[in-house]
Amino acid sequence: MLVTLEGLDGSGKTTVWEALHDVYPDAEFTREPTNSWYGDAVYRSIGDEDADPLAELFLYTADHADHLSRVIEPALERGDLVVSDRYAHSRYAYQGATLEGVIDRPMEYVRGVHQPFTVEPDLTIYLDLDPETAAARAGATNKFERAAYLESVRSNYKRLLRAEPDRFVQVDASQSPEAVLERVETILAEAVDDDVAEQQ
Ligand SMILES: Nc1ncnc2c1ncn2[C@@H]1O[C@H](COP(=O)(O)OP(=O)(O)O)[C@@H](O)[C@H]1O
Ligand SMILES: Cc1cn([C@H]2C[C@H](O)[C@@H](COP(=O)(O)OP(=O)(O)O)O2)c(=O)[nH]c1=O
Repeated sequence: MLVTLEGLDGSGKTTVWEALHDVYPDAEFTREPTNSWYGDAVYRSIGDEDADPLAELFLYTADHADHLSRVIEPALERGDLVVSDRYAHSRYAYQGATLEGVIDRPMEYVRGVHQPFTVEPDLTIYLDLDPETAAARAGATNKFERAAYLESVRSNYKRLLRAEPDRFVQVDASQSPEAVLERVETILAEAVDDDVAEQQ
């Protein structure tokens, strides 16, 4: 079963992801950008103020393709629970925003690029937070962490949420870390139970 955590920079994804290691010690915990050389290339691009947004989309997407074949698909074939800190929806929301004005209907375009090869998550937990708080928590260290930009990324996430209400679940990330984790644990436990029931 594939579960992904999504949200703005600073929304608390990594905090939740780390806490879940103790709850699901046998799960495969992974993330995008990955720690492969494709991921290194992505981080190099993030640090480049002048990076071309379309070139950047394809760097992220190359990292995703490698992530799928090297980590995600083998783990799913073993029957593992996979928890990924960011996944394809980050591309739909973020590159959907960076490509605004560069190509028509950017979010649909980015989804279309992924559609033939990606593995859809069974559950996506979206940590919703206002951009000002998110940018303040994140420390605004890279070009994607500016509040105005994050506003359009957030509205893209909300569009995705409306389009996939069954598997895209929103959590209020302005709550305390303990309350956020409790909510995520409840949602995840229900999904895992449903998945086990479906297998039987
Ligand atoms: N619910 C929360 N309330 C307040 N601060 C939080 C909360 N969750 C995480 N933080 C803090 O905010 C910062 C960003 O959290 P992090 O988990 O790294 O976010 P992300 O992975 O989404 O960028 C960290 O300093 C973290 O300790
Ligand atoms: C995976 C992914 C990340 N990003 C951006 C979000 C972040 O600003 C940056 C690095 O991601 P990440 O290291 O997950 O940042 P954070 O922990 O602060 O959320 O890359 C995209 O724009 N598209 C993507 O597909």
